[in-house]
Amino acid sequence: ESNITRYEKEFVELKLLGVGEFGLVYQCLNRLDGCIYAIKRSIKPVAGSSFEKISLNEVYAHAVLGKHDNVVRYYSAWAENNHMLIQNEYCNGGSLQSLLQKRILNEAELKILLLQVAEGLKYIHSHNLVHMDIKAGNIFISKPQINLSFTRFRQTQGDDGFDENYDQLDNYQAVTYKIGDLGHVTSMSEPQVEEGDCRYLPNEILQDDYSNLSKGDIFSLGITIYEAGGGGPLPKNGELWHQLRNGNVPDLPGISREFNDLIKLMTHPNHQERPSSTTIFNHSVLCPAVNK
Ligand SMILES: Cn1cc(CCO)c2c3c(c(-c4ccccc4Cl)cc21)C(=O)NC3=O
Repeated sequence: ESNITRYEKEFVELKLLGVGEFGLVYQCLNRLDGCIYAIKRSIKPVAGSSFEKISLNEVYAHAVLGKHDNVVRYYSAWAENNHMLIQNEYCNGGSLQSLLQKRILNEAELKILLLQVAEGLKYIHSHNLVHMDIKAGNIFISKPQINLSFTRFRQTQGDDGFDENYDQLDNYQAVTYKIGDLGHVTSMSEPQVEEGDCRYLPNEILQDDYSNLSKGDIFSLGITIYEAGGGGPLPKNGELWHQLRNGNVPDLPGISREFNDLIKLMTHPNHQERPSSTTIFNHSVLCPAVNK
């Protein structure tokens, strides 16, 4: 029997999406359902290694966190030829990290990003789980596929080549942010912490204080919003790293006083002062109607 793998049998590899420390991610077409998926293919971890724990964590977490619009969807995982594969939803808009290499977000876009990722965190935390590696590189973007009929499209081309139709489309195109990479997900109550990216982690977690891990996700989200609003590049250590963790997060220029205050609240040195993934929506800057 030919030793063709399930990967080769069921998928056509379209392009390499990225290389992580734990494997290669490909954009793949499923021959049967004709849909596009993101598949991470990594060397099968050594039994009992911490890498194995991360790999199993990821699959367990996806299995529990079935379906939420702001969490990357999981389809399948399998092992073959000394490789481990996980088949996830493909997000066609790149990662937030790749977007930030082109431009930063304005206040209106930051609010949408914050609300959507907070919704995803609320879902994860409601299952007594914590993500532990919230960062721009793990937030993926999905844009609706809009296939304009070319004729209509051409008719709207103005004589200066500007196309109000396309531009308008771009402005109103709904963007969905999705939390991905569940490799560091662990239980809130019996945490087995595999530390995430230290640029985004709060001090208490680096000091092995796991008493309030969900507030650790809130801190990482706060740092991610700060970065998306122009606060980057984020330090890995040193003076600025500590400044961001002792309550001295600098104000973002061009961002309102109250939104800057919300970022300071989310990155508060004392985790009890940070809003939870459920109370964050009550903050006046996110529901302006409330304070009218
Ligand atoms: C590097 N990279 C680029 C992308 C596409 C963004 O437009 C991507 C995805 C994923 C992942 C991913 C992350 C962690 C674990 C498994 C996967 Cl498939 C990585 C991705 C994933 O789960 N879904 C993706 O779209």
